[in-house]
Amino acid sequence: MTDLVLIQGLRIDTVIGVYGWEKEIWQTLVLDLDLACDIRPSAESDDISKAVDYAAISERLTETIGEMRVDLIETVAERSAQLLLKEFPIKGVKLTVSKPGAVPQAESVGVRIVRGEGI
Ligand SMILES: Nc1nc2c(c(=O)[nH]1)N=C([C@H](O)[C@@H](O)CO)CN2
Repeated sequence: MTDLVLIQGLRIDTVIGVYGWEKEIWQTLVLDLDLACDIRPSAESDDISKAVDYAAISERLTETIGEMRVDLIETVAERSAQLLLKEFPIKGVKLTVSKPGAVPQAESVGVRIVRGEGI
């Protein structure tokens, strides 16, 4: 059995992009996460210390990605997934990183990766 903790539409401002002009501006990335875990310990105890804390994860990602200076959203996705697997009690993660407005003809563009187990 696999449970999921969800974070949807997490907006993070950062400096990112392939082109020189992108390194001079802030742009918004939008993250969607499925975090595979067992929610029974937190549900049975009603104890946040036994939960996959979506607020703590959102704060950690906002701080880390906000300070990242990379070209590709692939790099953001891979580094974020590895950080989450290392620092939080999750078995796996499905992570979508979207960059709305990057392609004028598209509502949004992005990448989606799955790392670890249980997704
Ligand atoms: N697969 C990717 N393609 C592109 C990326 C990216 O991060 N991954 N980035 C760019 C530019 O930075 C673009 O967002 C500027 O409009 C182009 N292609």
